[in-house]
Amino acid sequence: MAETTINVTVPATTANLGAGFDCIGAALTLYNKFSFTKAKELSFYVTGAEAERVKADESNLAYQAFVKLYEHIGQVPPPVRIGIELGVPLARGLGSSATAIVGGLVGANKLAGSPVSEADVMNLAIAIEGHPDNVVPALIGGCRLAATYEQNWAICDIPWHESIVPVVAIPDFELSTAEARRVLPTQVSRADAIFNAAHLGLLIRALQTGDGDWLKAALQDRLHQPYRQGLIRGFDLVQGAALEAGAWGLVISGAGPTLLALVDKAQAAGVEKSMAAAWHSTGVMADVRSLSIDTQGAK
Ligand SMILES: Nc1ncnc2c1ncn2[C@@H]1O[C@H](COP(=O)(O)OP(=O)(O)OP(=O)(O)O)[C@@H](O)[C@H]1O
Ligand SMILES: N[C@@H](CCO)C(=O)O
Repeated sequence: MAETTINVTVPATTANLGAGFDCIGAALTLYNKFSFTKAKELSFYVTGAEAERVKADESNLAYQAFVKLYEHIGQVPPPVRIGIELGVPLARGLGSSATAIVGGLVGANKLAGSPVSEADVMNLAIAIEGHPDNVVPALIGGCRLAATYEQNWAICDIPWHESIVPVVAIPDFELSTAEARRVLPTQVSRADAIFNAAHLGLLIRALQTGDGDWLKAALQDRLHQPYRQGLIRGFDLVQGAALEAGAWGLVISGAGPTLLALVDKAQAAGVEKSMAAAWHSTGVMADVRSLSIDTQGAK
């Protein structure tokens, strides 16, 4: 009998975009690929940079998500051979864990004959990750805002103006999301809450219109970045370099340490160069790239 292999490609994501802590994220044109083939026993074949760091046993996050989908439909998960081709660097704030969760859920659903709706796959993904801002755009693409509504999620798309280029600077050191969440306060002042509400509203309009003055003001945050900057060696220098080279603003991508500059197309090449040079001057090698917004999500 012919082997059936399910292939799932999942985009990287950049969460928060400054003021949208834990609620907004955008899919980027950088991908992890997962394959699932029924087999006699569980096995893994992982390729790409840092492949040896991905767990190749039952604790693998893509496999755990795969199992969760089968538990959800009340079936025993079949043994599978899981192939993982890494294009998204691990623990850098580009949603690598979200790709694994979405890849495992979508792969399992397809292998089981698609019994679970996309909305329920999304709910499972959010429950596993704990917040929606990476898994939602990883699953359906685009820039997305997620808000709870009673027991459900209201998900809306945020139009992204074509003139805005996301430039990511990915350093050669890691920062786990768990560590970057540990430094956050559990309570914030009313002034900071108002600041972020206003800036998130402005950010959404600025992304939609491409208004540079609004973007400059909008890319500020008081809920997470002030506490996390100290965990990212060279933050001030790279931010200064990006702004000087003409970026509208710079934020921490997800939980970091990748830094994301939003830039007009005409300035992108110069901003890339300046960010790489600034990090290099502190002894950090950074992979700096201009990307685009992925509009398809997992496929
Ligand atoms: N392709 C993969 N397959 C299996 N597990 C993965 C894969 N990619 C990431 N992981 C798991 O996710 C962990 C990284 O998750 P973490 O939330 O710390 O970072 P991130 O998702 O890259 O960043 P952020 O959530 O800030 O965007 C890895 O250490 C690994 O356990
Ligand atoms: N919103 C999350 C994204 C990382 O998973 C955070 O900043 O901690």
